[in-house]
Amino acid sequence: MQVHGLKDRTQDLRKSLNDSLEGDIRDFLINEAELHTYDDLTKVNPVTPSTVLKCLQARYSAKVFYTHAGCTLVALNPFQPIPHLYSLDVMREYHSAPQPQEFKPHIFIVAEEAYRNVQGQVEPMNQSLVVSGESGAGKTWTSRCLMKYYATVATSSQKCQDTVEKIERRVLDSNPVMEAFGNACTLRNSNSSRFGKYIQLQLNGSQLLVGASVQTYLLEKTRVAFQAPNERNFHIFYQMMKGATEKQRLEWMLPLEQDFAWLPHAEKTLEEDCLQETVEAMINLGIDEGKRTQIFRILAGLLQLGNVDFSPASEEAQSCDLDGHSKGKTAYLLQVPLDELQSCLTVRTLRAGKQSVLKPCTQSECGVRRDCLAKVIYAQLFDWLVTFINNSMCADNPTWCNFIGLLDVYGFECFLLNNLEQLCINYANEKLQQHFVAHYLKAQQEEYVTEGLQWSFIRYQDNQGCLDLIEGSPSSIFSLLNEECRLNRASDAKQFRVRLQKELSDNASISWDKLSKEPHFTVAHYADKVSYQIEGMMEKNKDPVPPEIISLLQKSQDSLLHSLFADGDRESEGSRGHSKVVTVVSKFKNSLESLMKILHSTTPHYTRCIKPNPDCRPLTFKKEESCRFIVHGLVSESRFGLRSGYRSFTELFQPVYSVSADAITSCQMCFNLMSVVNLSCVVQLEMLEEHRNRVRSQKAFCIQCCWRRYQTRQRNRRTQAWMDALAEAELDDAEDFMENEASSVLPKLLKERGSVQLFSIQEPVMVRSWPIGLAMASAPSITVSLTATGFQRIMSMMACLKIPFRHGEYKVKTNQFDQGVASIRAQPRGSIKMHLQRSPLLYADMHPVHKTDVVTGLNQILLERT
Ligand SMILES: Nc1ncnc2c1ncn2[C@@H]1O[C@H](COP(=O)(O)OP(=O)(O)OP(=O)(O)O)[C@@H](O)[C@H]1O
Repeated sequence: MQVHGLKDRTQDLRKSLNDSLEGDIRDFLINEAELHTYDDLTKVNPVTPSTVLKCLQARYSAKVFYTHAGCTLVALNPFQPIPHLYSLDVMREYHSAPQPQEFKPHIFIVAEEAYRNVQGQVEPMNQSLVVSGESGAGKTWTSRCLMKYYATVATSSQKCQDTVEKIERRVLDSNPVMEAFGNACTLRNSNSSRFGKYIQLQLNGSQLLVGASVQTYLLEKTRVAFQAPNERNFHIFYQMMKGATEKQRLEWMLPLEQDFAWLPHAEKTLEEDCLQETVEAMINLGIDEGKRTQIFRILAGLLQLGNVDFSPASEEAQSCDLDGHSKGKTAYLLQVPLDELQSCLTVRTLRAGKQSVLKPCTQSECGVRRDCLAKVIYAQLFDWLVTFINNSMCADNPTWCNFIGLLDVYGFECFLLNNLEQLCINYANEKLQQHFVAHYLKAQQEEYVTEGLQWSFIRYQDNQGCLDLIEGSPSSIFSLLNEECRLNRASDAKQFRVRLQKELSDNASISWDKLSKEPHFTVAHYADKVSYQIEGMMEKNKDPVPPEIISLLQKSQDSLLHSLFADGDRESEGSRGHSKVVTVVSKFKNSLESLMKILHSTTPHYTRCIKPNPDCRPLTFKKEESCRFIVHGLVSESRFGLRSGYRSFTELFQPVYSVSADAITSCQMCFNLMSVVNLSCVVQLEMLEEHRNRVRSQKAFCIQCCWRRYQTRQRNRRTQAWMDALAEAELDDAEDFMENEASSVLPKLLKERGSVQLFSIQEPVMVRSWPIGLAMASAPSITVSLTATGFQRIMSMMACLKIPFRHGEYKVKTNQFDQGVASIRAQPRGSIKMHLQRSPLLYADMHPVHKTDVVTGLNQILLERT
């Protein structure tokens, strides 16, 4: 019992010591209880992915959704409306504050800062607010908030109220219309924007909102004809199905009971399925009833087109038949001749010089042509709407002089299967990343110049290699894709992979998984590696439109549909000369280059939206899954944003560099610190931190050694005291025994401290210079049973021998017949298992302890009775 008690106490003590040590260290590094109070991630010490995540999580739990990360604002999506967070009062508060940046982090700080920059007329006066993040992170929500902010604060309270309000209304009304036509329910977000957009809010000389324009990028038009499992088509189709009046249903030929192949999950009701809101916004934007009727009729025509199926012809030379009633309804709604619709979908015209030959398409080719017809109509209609909205919102050129641009682009994407769409999206993100890095380095260097600091150019992680790989010349992924397109031959994924390998393997950003059977290539993006499948990529890049489709649409009696294709600016397959091929990647690259030009000419402000859980659950933060890409980005962005005054700089670094603080200014101390690290005035934070980490690590190791030495000493002392007590008790017991009962019957024990005479009736034994415990332990069992037995006997003996007891270090053999101790041997210590435990100190590794008081001999014999 005594032994167990001691063991328990020792364990408890060790546990509580470890706990408090870990706690102290954690508190020393970052005070977790205080984490949610850090409103800037640059204040978290150290700035690592894990501390950044912890801080964001702590803030999220405290329902604080915005945090600065140096020059970037981080917005965590609450996935539920937060009362009063975006109210008019809050907007006014931020707008009228002398120093809004001293308020709690909020998207309105970013908005106000950009607005004041325009007011301050500091070059560059035009501003860009870049909102990024993965799907469902809250980019569109954030953009809407920003638009509402400007529509509220950038208004005149006096004259011209009518016109100004009209513009603001239109700017805000552009959202529901664009979202109805460009957003859809996906697995990741029930209101996912399937296009990128840059909105310019135009301000006049008095910084009043007088107009706006919007530029869109890469609409996912394939969604019209193909919806991935559990995803839906664009919202507008469901709005029509659910919100049409009886009259409209007749007009659009949409009976309630009809099912549509391109309208999956129509039973699902979303708040976005509101036709009334879209129609009202269209009215406000000036889309009159006639145009609206045309638009909805065309969309209804597309739904009917989705129900058109093909049955193979009985003879090979014949074209496929179009099944069912839908073909007639499609032709009626699109106002095109039925026979021409039929032949355009089923027969291909092959041209050879001036000759042309008609060739029936296979059943699957017919399906591809049908889908192509739908995609080209929808994409053109979307572009028409964007142009209409622009015309409706635009200010007269002379009245606006500055703009604030809002960029809402798709975030970095990495799925199980990635193709051309992901390549373009990730390419756009690379471009933005490059812009971000270049902008902040430039800003920093300008600051050094103004401060009169000497500096040399800093090496930084640059993604130029990756951009060269994607868009560079003469050889890049884009150039090879385009070349494949120009060759106008059937594309083979395996051949293309070989070609990529031959041309681009010098670039370190591309690699190939040798085990993968599918032709693919892997690009090391700044955020992560992404593997792209090649199959289908070339075809997507060509995005061919059969000329028969264009000529069919040019014959439409619907004036809107006709106008969409009348001027022939949509190039069809046949009209393309071999030298003039406008591929998807070329178009995307050009539009992105124009965007980058605009961004470069403005002052950018970055907002990173974070999706805290993949299931869009309210107020749920899943550290492991959320923000995989973004957190790494944030860490570097936070580092870019680190600005430190002399005082805080010295506070941060002086303790670890042991620079004397005696009677010198903070500024002087900064220079001293620099000289310790042997760095010039302009240093990379990383180098300083690296050095600081090294010093900290050494110091942490030192503390650890001292602590462990102290712990060992304490433990030894306690064990020693316990052993002494045991030995003492043993001697006292023996003394009592001698004095009272045992003298007549049992062996006699004559004892003086330090030497013992042990007698038994049969066989007197004298053991000189042995402590009594040892004598007792090694005596025949009958004697020993009076004082101690078994394990306790061994313990007593060890205590008397003054051998420190440690479990497993000694092997004790007892004599088989008389139960006395036969030998004590130190266990062989030839092979030592070292348990390396991760230190709670971030900077130290646990080293095996150097024990000075342990038995070191190999199989050392401490006692042997023969
Ligand atoms: N600040 C916020 N407060 C409350 N809810 C929000 C907020 N931000 C986003 N949400 C919710 O999250 C949903 C997804 O946001 P949003 O559509 O803006 O994401 P996104 O980043 O634009 O996604 P995608 O790239 O797919 O378009 C919104 O529909 C809204 O319900």
